[in-house]
Amino acid sequence: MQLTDVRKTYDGVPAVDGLRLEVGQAQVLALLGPNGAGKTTTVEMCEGFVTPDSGTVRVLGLDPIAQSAQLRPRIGVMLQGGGAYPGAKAGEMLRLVASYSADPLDPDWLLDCLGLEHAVKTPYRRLSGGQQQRLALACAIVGRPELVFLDEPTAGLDAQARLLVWELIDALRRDGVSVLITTHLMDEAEQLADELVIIDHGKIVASGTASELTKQGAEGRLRFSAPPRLELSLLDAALPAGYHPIEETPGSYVIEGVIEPPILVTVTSWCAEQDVLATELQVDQRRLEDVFLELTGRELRR
Ligand SMILES: Nc1ncnc2c1ncn2[C@@H]1O[C@H](COP(=O)(O)OP(=O)(O)OP(=O)(O)O)[C@@H](O)[C@H]1O
Repeated sequence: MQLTDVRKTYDGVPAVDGLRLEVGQAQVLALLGPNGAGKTTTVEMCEGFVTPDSGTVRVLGLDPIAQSAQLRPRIGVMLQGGGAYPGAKAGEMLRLVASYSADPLDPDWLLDCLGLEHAVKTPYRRLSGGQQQRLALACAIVGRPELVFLDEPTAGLDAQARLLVWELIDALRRDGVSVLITTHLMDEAEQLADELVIIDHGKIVASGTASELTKQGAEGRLRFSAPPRLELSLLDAALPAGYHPIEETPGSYVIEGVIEPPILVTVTSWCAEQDVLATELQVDQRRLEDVFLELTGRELRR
């Protein structure tokens, strides 16, 4: 799936502003951004529900609007609100959606997988919010899509249901399915996604794996405790340029910079050479949430 220089403006205000995005096969890409950043508009253009003002969108090589009839059976879309049948029972709804597909997954198996086996005969409008959410996910994947769009798939789910959904998304990837998810949950993005894209005001502000993002411009820190007043010049010389150990308080040592595995090896080898036992060795890394807030600001979006 590929978006090239895609723009969409509502009432003169850009919702999506020159976005370039690519999701490879069996890849999970998470789109993150504050409220109003343009995530849903992006997903809706990929699904063929919204026409871009300019740029190109290709999903499985097809134009989602001009070639929607060919594309629809090959993609999965998680719709919120249950569609047009609020009185239909959960099992009936899923079987109906499955009947549109040439080679669907077994609906009963899928209901079991998503913990909905006791809700098979419950009318849609009587399902809890979390059950409706899981049924929407089941409807999105029952037709064995090659690519699935999940807009906040775990919003409002309890911890158990969230884990179930995460496991299912992981299983989809293992089966070669590509997944584009939007989420507000940093741990969800970190846990699931091969690539994270943070957007704000319709533009990409950062992208990469979770560990690449947390390293960007990071002021990481390595701390360890050891006997006070150690001679640090040999350690300083052994570390790469830009890393300087200091004794912050007696017996408490700190090295600032991006802390990667070779830095740890250098420190522990030096300790061994000095016959010093470092205790309380700790690496402080920025969390994804810190990176997100740094890039998109802390003020509330309205
Ligand atoms: N149909 C529409 N008509 C007018 N403005 C719209 C429409 N859809 C979206 N917008 C505007 O476009 C911008 C991007 O909205 P979008 O829903 O894509 O953001 P989002 O990142 O999904 O936000 P959220 O996290 O709140 O779901 C917002 O300013 C929104 O008000």
